[in-house]
Amino acid sequence: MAISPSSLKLTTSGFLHLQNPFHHLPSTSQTTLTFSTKKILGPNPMAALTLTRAPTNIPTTGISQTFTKLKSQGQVAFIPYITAGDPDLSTTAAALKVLDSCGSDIIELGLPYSDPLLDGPVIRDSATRSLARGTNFNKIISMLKEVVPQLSCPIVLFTYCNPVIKHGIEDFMFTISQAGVRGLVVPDIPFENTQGLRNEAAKNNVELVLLTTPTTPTGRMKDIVQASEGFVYLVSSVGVTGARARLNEQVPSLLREVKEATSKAVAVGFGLSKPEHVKQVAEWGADGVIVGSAIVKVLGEAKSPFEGLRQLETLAKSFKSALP
Ligand SMILES: O=P(O)(O)OC[C@@H](O)[C@@H](O)c1c[nH]c2ccccc12
Repeated sequence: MAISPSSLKLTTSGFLHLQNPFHHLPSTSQTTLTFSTKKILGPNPMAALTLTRAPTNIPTTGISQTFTKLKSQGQVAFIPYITAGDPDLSTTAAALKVLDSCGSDIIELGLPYSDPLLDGPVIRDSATRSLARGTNFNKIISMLKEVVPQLSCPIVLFTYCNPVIKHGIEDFMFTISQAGVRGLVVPDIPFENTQGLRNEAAKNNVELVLLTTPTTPTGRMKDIVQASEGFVYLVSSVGVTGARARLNEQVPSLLREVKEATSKAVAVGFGLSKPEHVKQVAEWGADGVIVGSAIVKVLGEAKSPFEGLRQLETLAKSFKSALP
């Protein structure tokens, strides 16, 4: 996300602290899984889940490879976002398998963060629940090492920049790569500060996805799409993440402008919350659609993890079936 360096100031802890780059913008709130519903055995309802998709144990393809394959088939990528550890990490592991079995083409997995400036209330609350359960980077990495070999779609990890700085860019990038992560999104790092990340990402076969927004100046947008790996993340609307009732009417022209600047895949996110939204954005020419808050809500706010997974399956299928 193109954020001016002036909005950055070093905190006493020496980490980058970012004033909300959107403060000047109107904030807007904003597989085939067979559940054996007959009987849920024991304390872990996940044990009752039977996935009809056999573990693939094949290395997932990369992010840009995934788009190349989809493009050759005339398909648009369905990219759900979920927060790791919400409502808990074993449910996240099951959710990744559900999303994969429902035909997700790429999954964005968010690292919960205490100060998610760019997120609306749904993802903000999701991160709070996850952190309250004791979710941390090492537990997420252990979960991914178990689950990724069972998935056929690649994982893009999503984090704010402080956790990357805290771990050290080299260590962070090596660790996520070893866990099978194929892409990374760090939305609050200014484009000027991405070179170090991009170098380490390239060394570790991770594709660093950069974001452009409706307010990014054309020249800067061109630099961003030039440098972005995997795909270009076109943020569809101003403000923070969160389901919108209506799509931003600027999206068709924003898409045209970005696609004139690059032949790379362009995926659109922010506010997409209904199947008709993703259908419309695909018809406007997006190569991928990203849905976060609407999915995070059903998974994290359900009355039980089992119920959350059931609703997740239904919702994911409705988005996937709306796409070509
Ligand atoms: O939640 P939404 O409105 O569907 O938007 C996708 C978004 O969740 C995901 O890509 C994301 C989560 N947190 C972010 C912060 C900045 C940019 C993007 C994101």
